[in-house]
Amino acid sequence: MSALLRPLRSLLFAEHHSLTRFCSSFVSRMRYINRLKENDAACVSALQSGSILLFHRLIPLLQCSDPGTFRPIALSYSEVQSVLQRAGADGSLLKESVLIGCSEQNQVQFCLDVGELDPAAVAEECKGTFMELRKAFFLLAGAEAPLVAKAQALLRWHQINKFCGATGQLTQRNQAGSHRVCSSNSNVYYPKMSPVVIVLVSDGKRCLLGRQSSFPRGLYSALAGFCDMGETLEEALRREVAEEVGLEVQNIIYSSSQHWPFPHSSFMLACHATVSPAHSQLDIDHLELEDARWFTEEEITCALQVKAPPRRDQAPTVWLPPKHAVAHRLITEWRDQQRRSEGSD
Ligand SMILES: NC(=O)C1=CN([C@@H]2O[C@H](COP(=O)(O)OP(=O)(O)OC[C@H]3O[C@@H](n4cnc5c(N)ncnc54)[C@H](OP(=O)(O)O)[C@@H]3O)[C@@H](O)[C@H]2O)C=CC1
Ligand SMILES: [Mg+2]
Repeated sequence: MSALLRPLRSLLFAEHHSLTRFCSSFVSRMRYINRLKENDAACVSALQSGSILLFHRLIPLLQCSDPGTFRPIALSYSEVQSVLQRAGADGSLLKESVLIGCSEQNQVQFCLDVGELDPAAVAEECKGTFMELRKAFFLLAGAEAPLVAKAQALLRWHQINKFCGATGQLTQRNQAGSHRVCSSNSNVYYPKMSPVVIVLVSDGKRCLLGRQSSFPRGLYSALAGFCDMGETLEEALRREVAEEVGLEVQNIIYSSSQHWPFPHSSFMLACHATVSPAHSQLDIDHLELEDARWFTEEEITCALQVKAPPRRDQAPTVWLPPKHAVAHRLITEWRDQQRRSEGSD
């Protein structure tokens, strides 16, 4: 190894080791990931000891873990190298890996799209299956659904941001894949999510759910809508409820947020809000919603027990978004609050 390289390599090792040594707490993990975004050499080194999730044209490679449950296959750098070699590709594709994050077990996670390879050969080699995210998302175990969704969103972002919107010139990514820079005017592009407000409106005794004609039969969900440029969360929420059902909400209370990959990366900002019972008459915009209804706590409890969508030959029983969707969380938070307040009456 040339005399020049030795100091650099030992410096990188020391930095990687010191960061790894401290990568035991949440703060250290966050700082370590941030450093990998800033330091290409450290990111290359982390890739060689990290785990890599494979995708084929944005479709994740999964394997069955328990009946009806799937998990992503996490491959090592050398395992991906041998998959690429057996599939007739050279290992240089590995440098296209994108940094996802660092697990609580301090495993740095990457994703790689092998879209130019034969998916059947890769799936067989890895003893897995490529499964569309729309289907896989609800079959993935808890924490792995957001991980796979984030990985797909990052890979998609790179695929549709190869050119600068201002100059038309190629953009170049950093090693981590956390940004792209225009090769001519140095404009920097970062992966984006579209903010969406989602709200469960209550009149004290009932909650309001709606459905679009594009929803599966019988599915009702909380009202949602994309934030317009310059809007606050509250302004977007008030506007969307007024537009969709003609109500003016009060008492907006933030609940939680969620990255939602369908159809593309929405950043769901979930809230509860109220209307007075005296002003709960719905005026539905049927260009936006096929239907919207007030549901009692009993009706919600029944609907939460419906585990499978009604078949075509069955009546369109009301069913609700599954646990992976933040709408489900809003609905169960409201139901639990109703029970507490009934219990205290
Ligand atoms: N995770 C969850 O629990 C739930 C998630 N959702 C998600 O929330 C999102 C929004 O819900 P939806 O009711 O459809 O939204 P809206 O009520 O805003 O209606 C959709 C309309 O918003 C416009 N639009 C589409 N994309 C964007 C964008 N990126 N920025 C600004 N406006 C946009 C389009 O209008 P135009 O055609 O006029 O441009 C589109 O027709 C959807 O992606 C849906 O999947 C919804 C319910 C539950
Ligand atoms: Mg909407």
